Amino acid sequence: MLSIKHLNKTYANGVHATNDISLEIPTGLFGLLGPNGAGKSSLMRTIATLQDPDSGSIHFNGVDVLKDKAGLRRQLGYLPQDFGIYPKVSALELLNHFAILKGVTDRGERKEMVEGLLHQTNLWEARKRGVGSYSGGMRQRFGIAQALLGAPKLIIVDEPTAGLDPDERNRFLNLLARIGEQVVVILSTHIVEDVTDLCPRMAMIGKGKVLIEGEPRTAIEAMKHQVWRRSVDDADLPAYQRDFTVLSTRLVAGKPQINVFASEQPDAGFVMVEPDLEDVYFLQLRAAQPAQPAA
Ligand SMILES: Nc1ncnc2c1ncn2[C@@H]1O[C@H](COP(=O)(O)OP(=O)(O)OP(=O)(O)O)[C@@H](O)[C@H]1O
Repeated sequence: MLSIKHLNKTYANGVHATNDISLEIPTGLFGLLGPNGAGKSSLMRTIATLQDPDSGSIHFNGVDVLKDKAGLRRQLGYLPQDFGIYPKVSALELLNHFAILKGVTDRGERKEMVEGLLHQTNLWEARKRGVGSYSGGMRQRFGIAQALLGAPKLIIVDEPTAGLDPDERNRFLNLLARIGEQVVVILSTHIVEDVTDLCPRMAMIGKGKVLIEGEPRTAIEAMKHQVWRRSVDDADLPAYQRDFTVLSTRLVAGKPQINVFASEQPDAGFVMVEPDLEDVYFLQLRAAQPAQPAA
C-alpha cells in the first residue's frame, strides 16, 4: 500500500503543482487521470523521490519515502514521460547494462531476469535490434522492461500510451494489467479509456488537487439518470452552453451532439444516456473551474 498525505509543492514561479494531495493506493493498477498541466508528473516525480515536496508525507510498505529515498528506490520501477534513451545498442545489451546498474551482479540471475523480461514484453524476437530502430510501442515496452528490472514492488508509468496506435496501446495496457496483479502500478494518463478499460481504482486530478478518488464504476453509477444527449444546430450551441451543464460536445455526421448533466430532462429533444467515465471526468473538470462571469 502506498499512502500519500497532504502533499504540497509550489514551484519557484508560483505554480501550486500539488495542492494538499492525499491518496491511498493499494495493489493493482491505479489510474491517475488529469489534463495536461494538472500536476500528474509533479506527483509521480515526488513519489519516485526525484523531487522533494514542500510538505506532506509518503509511506510505502513501511518505508518513510521522503526520509529513506534509497529504501524506496530499491523497490521502485519508473518509466518517465520522456524516456529519452534510444541508442544503437541492442535491447538485450541495454537491459543487461541497466540490470548491472540496478545491482544484479550474479551473471546467471541477470541472464534469467533480462531474458524473462524480453519475453514478457514481447521483444524477444527483436532483442538484437538497436533500441533506436524500435517503433513507439516497442520503445514503451522496452521502457517497461527496464522499469521491471529487479522485481520492483511499486511501478510508476507516466503517460505511457500517448502517441501509441490502438493495437500497441492495448498490448501495452494488457501488459500493465498483468503486472498489476501483484504490485502497485500507478498509471498516469490524460486518456480516459486507459482508466475505464483497466483500472480497478483511480483518482482524477486537476490544478494540483484530487477531484475524485475511488472505483471508476462507483463514480459512473453516481451519475446515472443524469446524463442527457441531443443534437443541436451550430447556431444554438452557445445558448445550450450558457443554460445547461454541457459536459462534452462532439460532431456526429457534421452536427454538434452534446452531453448535458441535469437531474431532469432539459428539453424534449434530449434522451437519457448511460453515463461513462468521460462524463465523470468532464463534470469533475468543470466543477474545478472557477465560475464563469455572467455574460
Ligand atoms: N520545474 C518546474 N518549474 C515550474 N513549473 C513547473 C515545473 N514543472 C512543472 N511545472 C508546472 O506545474 C504544473 C503541473 O505540471 P506537471 O508536469 O506536473 O503536470 P502534468 O499533469 O504532468 O501535465 P503534462 O502531462 O503536461 O506533463 C504545470 O503548470 C507546469 O507548467
